[in-house]
Amino acid sequence: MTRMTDRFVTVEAPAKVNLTLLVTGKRPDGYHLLDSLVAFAGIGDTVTVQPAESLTLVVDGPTAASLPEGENIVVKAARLLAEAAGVPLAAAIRLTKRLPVAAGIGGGSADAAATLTALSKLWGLDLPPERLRTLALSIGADVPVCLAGRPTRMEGVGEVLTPAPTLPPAWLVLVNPLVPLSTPSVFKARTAPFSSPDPLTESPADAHALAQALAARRNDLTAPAVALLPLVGEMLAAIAAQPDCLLARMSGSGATCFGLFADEAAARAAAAGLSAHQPGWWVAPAPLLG
Ligand SMILES: C[C@@](CO)(OP(=O)(O)O)[C@H](O)COP(=O)(O)OP(=O)(O)OC[C@H]1O[C@@H](n2ccc(N)nc2=O)[C@H](O)[C@@H]1O
Ligand SMILES: Nc1ncnc2c1ncn2[C@@H]1O[C@H](COP(=O)(O)OP(=O)(O)O)[C@@H](O)[C@H]1O
Repeated sequence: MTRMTDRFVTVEAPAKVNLTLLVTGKRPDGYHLLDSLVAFAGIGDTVTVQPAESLTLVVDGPTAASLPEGENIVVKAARLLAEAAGVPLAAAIRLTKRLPVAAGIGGGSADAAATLTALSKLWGLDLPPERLRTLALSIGADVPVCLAGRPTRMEGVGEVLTPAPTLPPAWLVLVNPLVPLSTPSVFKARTAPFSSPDPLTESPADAHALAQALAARRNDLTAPAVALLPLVGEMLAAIAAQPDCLLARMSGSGATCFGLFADEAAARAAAAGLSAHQPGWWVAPAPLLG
């Protein structure tokens, strides 16, 4: 969602959720080929930009303190966009972080995509969509799908995007143990044979049908993630044990896992149950964005 006033452009950066993630091969450079159904949840970070003489970034929000030192991906996105468009690198950016960092829900990628959208508006740019997608890919593999911002089949390492069938109304509960899990280590730890591509081809009629369709596919990174961080297995069991949970699964390379629920009441009850069980976990109920 984008809002614009005279001086501000605000763009939401929703959490990316890999509803399925099949590892289908490996490129000569070591990157793995994926076939993933990517959707978005109604919770995320927020990027606001306004005119300024130079580039500044202020970061606030509940998870801001867990960002590491070094260049924020939002600044990288701004710099690359200004270079590509041949405009001065000038804007005041505010990033409000709510998503855990390095958590498999693409917080950084969503922030980068939201920055590209917000600054394109602020600077009055009209880059062709293909140019913007290429720029997004040069920032990170998940940035193009976050730029798309709707349910998408993602192949290659993130560069091949096809709109996914419409998803039915459903709710997610995202759960993160607030322990980071390194993406390269998870890919390195996988030992299973490659999977065959297996996209979702039809729109599931309701949340139950969606759960069934997802259950027939997997997240191939779950086993290596559990081997590296057994807590992921405990989270999946705790989520699956919640009343009315239709499916429990890990997103991306973890450690965030999600439960799928038919409606808001079931999701909120499960979130309350999980928070009571483990007060130290980050637990967020949110609608699945169709
Ligand atoms: C696994 C996914 C699925 O959406 O999401 P996250 O768990 O990061 O959210 C992405 O493919 C994450 O892609 P990307 O954002 O590029 O991951 P990075 O952290 O930059 O990748 C770090 C390292 O992981 C390995 N890697 C990453 C992606 C990929 N398709 N194959 C790989 O082998 C490579 O060793 C790479 O150098
Ligand atoms: N704005 C940002 N939000 C999150 N991470 C960022 C940001 N800027 C830079 N990073 C770096 O990007 C890495 C990946 O973060 P993130 O996108 O949250 O994880 P994931 O790719 O597992 O979903 C982090 O470890 C952090 O070092």
